[in-house]
Amino acid sequence: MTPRYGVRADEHAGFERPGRRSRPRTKDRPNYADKPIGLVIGMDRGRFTCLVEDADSTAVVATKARVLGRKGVIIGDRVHLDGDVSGDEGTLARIVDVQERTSVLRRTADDDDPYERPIVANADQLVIVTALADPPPRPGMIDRILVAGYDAGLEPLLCLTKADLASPDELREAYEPLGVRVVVIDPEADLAPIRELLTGRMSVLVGHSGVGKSTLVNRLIPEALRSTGVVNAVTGRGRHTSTSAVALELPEHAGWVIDTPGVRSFGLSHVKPAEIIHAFPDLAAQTDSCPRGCTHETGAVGCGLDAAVAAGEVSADRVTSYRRMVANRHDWE
Ligand SMILES: Nc1nc2c(ncn2[C@@H]2O[C@H](COP(=O)(O)OP(=O)(O)OP(=O)(O)O)[C@@H](O)[C@H]2O)c(=O)[nH]1
Ligand SMILES: [Zn+2]
Repeated sequence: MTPRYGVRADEHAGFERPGRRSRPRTKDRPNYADKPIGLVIGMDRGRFTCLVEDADSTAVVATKARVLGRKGVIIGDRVHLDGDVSGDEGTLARIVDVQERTSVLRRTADDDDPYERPIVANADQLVIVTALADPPPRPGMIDRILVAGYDAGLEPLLCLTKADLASPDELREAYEPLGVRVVVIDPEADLAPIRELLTGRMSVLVGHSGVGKSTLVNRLIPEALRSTGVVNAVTGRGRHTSTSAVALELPEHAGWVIDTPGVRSFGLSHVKPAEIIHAFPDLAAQTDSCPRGCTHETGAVGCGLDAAVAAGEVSADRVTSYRRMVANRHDWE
């Protein structure tokens, strides 16, 4: 075939840009299994910082290869890298494939936003950082993040900061019945309990701006340990103005924390109300007798949850908490 624009054809020579006709069929797709794997720990304007899973954990900067098409790459992704993976200054590798994700934390900008925005891949724990004062806690926001976490299959951990300013009791009483683990932090707090809860896990930290998330991350990960090369470049100042998250390794390879920029809203239009019940297995088990299409909300006629409470099968508190979460879904800011 004669290219219509010879110049353009030349321009793309050497690029991985198979034309429509030459695009390999699925079964002929190149196999990237032998390419080095990297963990995506930072991203900035189309450049991804990846830690190669080799003995030195080389930090490599990479771009998305054409073969990826519109496939997105997010923090926490494990990707196959091609090209220059030396990590030497000025070099650029290419991300040629994204491994299947074990989890995806998404949010929508608000509840009317039809676009899901995946923010973090492969995490297994969601740490909701909430100040007990200054700024005051917003249970609606906590509930919202909990739903997003349950939806993504992440285990929630409520981290209450600034305990020197206000008591954690009320929030503890509200969330522990939901099965949410709670950890309390103040400036003098011993961090051993939270370190233990973070060990061996990939934890996403979310919370409103000003709750003390950076303070906590800096205490957990002393400067010396994250002042290396590219990693530092992505964790440096100005991070809060970025829209992207960043993954940081805990000392002694104890696990990863993914710091996300202060979230103002946590839209949940991608979460179907009927699915929220599945985040509460003990309650879901009591809904078999519900009428078809039961919303399980307060006042739902014939709802099995009311029967279960009456029969002492589940605690009224827990049902109330669940219903609050569903009811608030529409007016969470
Ligand atoms: N009293 C008290 N103040 C704290 C505590 N932790 C953090 N702060 C203060 O709260 C303010 C906000 O803390 P940051 O760590 O910057 O909060 P952040 O959540 O990272 O906020 P963004 O960077 O905007 O996302 C700072 O002035 C901290 O010194 C705490 O446990 N107690
Ligand atoms: Zn029901």
